[in-house]
Amino acid sequence: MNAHTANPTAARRGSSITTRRLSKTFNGVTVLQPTDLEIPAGEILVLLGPSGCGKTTLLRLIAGLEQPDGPDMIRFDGEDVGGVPIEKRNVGMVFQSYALFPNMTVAENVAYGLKIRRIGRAQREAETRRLLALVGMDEYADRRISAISGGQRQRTALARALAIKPRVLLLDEPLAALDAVLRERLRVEIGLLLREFGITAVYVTHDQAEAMAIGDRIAVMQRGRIAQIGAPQTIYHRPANDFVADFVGTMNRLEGRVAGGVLAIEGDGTHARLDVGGPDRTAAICFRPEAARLSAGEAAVAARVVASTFFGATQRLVAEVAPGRRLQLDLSSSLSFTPGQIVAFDIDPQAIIEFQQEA
Ligand SMILES: Nc1ncnc2c1ncn2[C@@H]1O[C@H](COP(=O)(O)OP(=O)(O)OP(=O)(O)O)[C@@H](O)[C@H]1O
Repeated sequence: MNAHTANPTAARRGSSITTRRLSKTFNGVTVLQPTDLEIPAGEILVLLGPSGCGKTTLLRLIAGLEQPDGPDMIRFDGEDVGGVPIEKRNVGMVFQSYALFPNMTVAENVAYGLKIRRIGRAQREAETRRLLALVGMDEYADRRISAISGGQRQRTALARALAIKPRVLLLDEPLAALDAVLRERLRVEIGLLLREFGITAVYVTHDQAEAMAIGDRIAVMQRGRIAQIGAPQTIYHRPANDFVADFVGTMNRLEGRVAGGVLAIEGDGTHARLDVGGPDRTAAICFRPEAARLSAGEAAVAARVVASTFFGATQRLVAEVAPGRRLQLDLSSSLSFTPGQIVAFDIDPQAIIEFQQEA
């Protein structure tokens, strides 16, 4: 079972979410175009996209913080929740700003929602302890919020949101305020936690690595629309268009004529000869930097090294296949390259993606 497989033994605690032509217009401007979504119970769906594409608006509509343009556009477990106010929708929310009560302890923050729901003390305490253990915060139960770190605050916020046993958990850039190292660690932990909990979650981020680590599926949004929705692997390896390809990583492009099944580009001592098959056409042949494999023999591509950047385990090589036609290649950092040198490589044929060009 990989990290993206929902745990089949986890109790299903969430509701399914369905949207039908869900849209939102502010002052005559439609910022969310009519959107159909099926989010099965227990799925973690990540909304990924650049600033202003409508991620937060979609999340706020699901929460009940915004009114959709029309009736019967949002259902939880088949039930229309359009007219149900936020406090009755039973959604848990976690934001970038933790919105914790600074003068209360960690445990008091988690217990707060249970208290206002008039859950008795014994049950409240037991439930709070269980949740704090789940998020790895049990030893900090009696600390004040002001005396814990940003990552610990975010875990407390998650425990507090889960305490009310929401049907749906909505997270809006929960890790955005944390430093890079902590963000990287927490994105793995949060993904595992949400799966363990078995809750339906919608998670907004503009960070592609976070989206890949957390989502069962990712919806990539562009200007108020879902450009592509699918498993992280599909989004990364089979992007539907240029926008998605570039948003979730670096994509190399070799544009030219395919004749006799071969795309050929010739430079001065450099070349690209890619056997891509199919009819004669103008095409953009694309591949990710890690799809390049150094090759000693009749390599498909011979490119001139421009520069290299050290990334730790790998290095990112910039090389030209012809003047101005640059490629980025990820190779082992144990190799060393000098600018001007010719590097010869093949491309994993499975990793080649083709986008059709206008003829
Ligand atoms: N209350 C509002 N009134 C008018 N326009 C709004 C309102 N809320 C959002 N918008 C507009 O809707 C568009 C989408 O905003 P939204 O916050 O959903 O984007 P986002 O993808 O979450 O962006 P970010 O990552 O920057 O938060 C933006 O152009 C924004 O200016």
